[in-house]
Amino acid sequence: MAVLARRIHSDDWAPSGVEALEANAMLVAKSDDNRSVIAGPGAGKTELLAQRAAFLLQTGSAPSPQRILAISYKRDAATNLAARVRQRCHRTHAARFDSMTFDAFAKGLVDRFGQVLPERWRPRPDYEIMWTNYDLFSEFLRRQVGSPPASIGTRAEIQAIGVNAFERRHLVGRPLSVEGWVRPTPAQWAAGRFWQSALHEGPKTRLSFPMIGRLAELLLRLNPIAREALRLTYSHIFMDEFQDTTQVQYDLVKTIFLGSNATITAVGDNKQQIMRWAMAMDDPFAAFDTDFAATRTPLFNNYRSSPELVRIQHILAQALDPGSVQPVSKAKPTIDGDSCAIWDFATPQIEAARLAAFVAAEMKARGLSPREFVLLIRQRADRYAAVLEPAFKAAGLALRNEASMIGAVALQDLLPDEASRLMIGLLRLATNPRAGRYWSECQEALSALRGIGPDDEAAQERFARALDDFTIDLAKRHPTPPADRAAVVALVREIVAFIGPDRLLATHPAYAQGGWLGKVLQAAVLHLTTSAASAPDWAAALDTYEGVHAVPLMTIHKSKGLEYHTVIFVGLDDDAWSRSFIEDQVEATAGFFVAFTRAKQRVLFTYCAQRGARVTIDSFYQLLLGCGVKILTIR
Ligand SMILES: Nc1ncnc2c1ncn2[C@@H]1O[C@H](COP(=O)(O)OP(=O)(O)OP(=O)(O)O)[C@@H](O)[C@H]1O
Repeated sequence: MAVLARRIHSDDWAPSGVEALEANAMLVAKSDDNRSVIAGPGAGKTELLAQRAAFLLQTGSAPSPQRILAISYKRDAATNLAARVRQRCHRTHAARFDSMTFDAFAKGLVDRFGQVLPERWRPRPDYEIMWTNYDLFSEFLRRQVGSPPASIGTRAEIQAIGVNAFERRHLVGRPLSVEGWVRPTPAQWAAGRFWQSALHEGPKTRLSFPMIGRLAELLLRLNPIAREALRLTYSHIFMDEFQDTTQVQYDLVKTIFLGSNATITAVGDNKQQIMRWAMAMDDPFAAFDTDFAATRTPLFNNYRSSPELVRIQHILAQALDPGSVQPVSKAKPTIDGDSCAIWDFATPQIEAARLAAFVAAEMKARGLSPREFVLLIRQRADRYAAVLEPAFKAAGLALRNEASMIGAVALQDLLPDEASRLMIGLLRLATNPRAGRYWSECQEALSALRGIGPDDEAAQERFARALDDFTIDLAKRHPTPPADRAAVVALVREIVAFIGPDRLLATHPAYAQGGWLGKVLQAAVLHLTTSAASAPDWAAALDTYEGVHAVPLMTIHKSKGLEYHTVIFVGLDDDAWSRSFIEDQVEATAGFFVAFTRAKQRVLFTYCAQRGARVTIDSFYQLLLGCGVKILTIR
């Protein structure tokens, strides 16, 4: 795809990489007002943001030196969007597109400006990230916090605070007040004690990301110069997966950009709201439309799924939102037979063997790669992988549990990690004679890390020579994959020295916290050691590292935003679902909907009575049966 650096007139602008945008998507891409786009799965919401970035940058509607800020909920969504913009725009344009997670955005603000917070709220500079959970808050409320002063309340009142509500409602429920809580209720007193102990007691300050979000909001509220700097930097703001926005995140955006000249585009799908447990707001779109006078613009197409799957999706969607409109499928059906079925098995072993045989046969018949299939599970991936992996191996296929831990890092987090990707990119470039794609990726990413501007042609050329020298030398000295862990450690050290650990730390602040870079590199060493162990050559070792030839097994949460030819949902039963179903039926149904809508052509559900009944989640079965989906007994 040829991408141009010269400016295009807005009347002449056309989307690139896709044939066309539907009329409303085109309106939003070119709009100059705040917009909220609520559209179903596969409607091209992320694609729309990438196209809008291209429009704004290519036509000069986001004038240099101003930038576009895209904030996503998850790291892989942020990486995915940045990659789409790089594909569609010239690098001088893409360099003005900042894509990051909310957490990274808020943390960057606290790292830069946190020391000017009033003393009560000021973290110590080398603060650590605190990972909170039910047990931590329960221990705090039930044991550590003790009794409040008599003027505030009693110990019994503290003991009566619900653990689940403590964080959401009291600790980070509202914007912080400079003086703290003046006449606190017992719950506010406990929240105040939690804050003060996290900030000022113990060897280091320890903050959770929601707490960091609240501090970021406070410091921008108190510091008009910092707020103005952000307003001048960013002319346009994008928010993807907006349905998952928390009150903390929303308040931060509001404090910075409400009343500014920045134009905000928020896209998402209420029916895919699966982060309510992580404090997502009830209806962030309604708040956004009101506060920012945003124009709501729906989309009507589905570019991902076949017409038959879209028909079923629509019935599921109505269970979540009776007013939802049936989208128009723009994807061609490519399979014969049922697009969706429920397969009943007598035992998990028979299930594993039949699924492996099915995937092997489908790959052969349709020329599909293993990564066009996914096995989704609700939770406890290890338990399923223990039975499924050997069966897939027996069928000549690799199945990989991408939720498994490699040292301190989950495999599904290691693979998209910047340091790991750069390392694999450099190895591919050094060891593959046809590595054109890796050359441009490495050149682009590494020169950006070195602060070489895309327009500085002389410096770009000098760096290109350094990159060639390094990779030619690397290939000479390592013609075959390393034989043992010591050799991998030496190799990774060499590559990281070329990338520059200080540059990584300076560009990605999250690496500095809690020794994250060290953990990622240790995981990369472990994973490369096992990937290289039985590989005949470099290509095979790197393919194994990236899982190119393996069918992925992952949780529904991890599958969000992704798409596959065939989705196999293993274990549609009470054992996997009843807890989440009883806790929050809407969120459980949204999770079910997310899993279903990842498929382009086919969805299979499996059931095995040995694992659990299907009584609590009967409504899922009734929904599917109501769509005409059949239950088949497979022997
Ligand atoms: N205008 C378009 N023309 C053709 N294909 C498109 C178009 N827009 C998006 N697509 C393709 O459709 C698929 C879904 O797009 P995208 O991921 O942007 O959807 P989404 O609305 O963000 O989906 P979800 O909410 O389900 O994650 C992708 O494969 C994308 O490349």
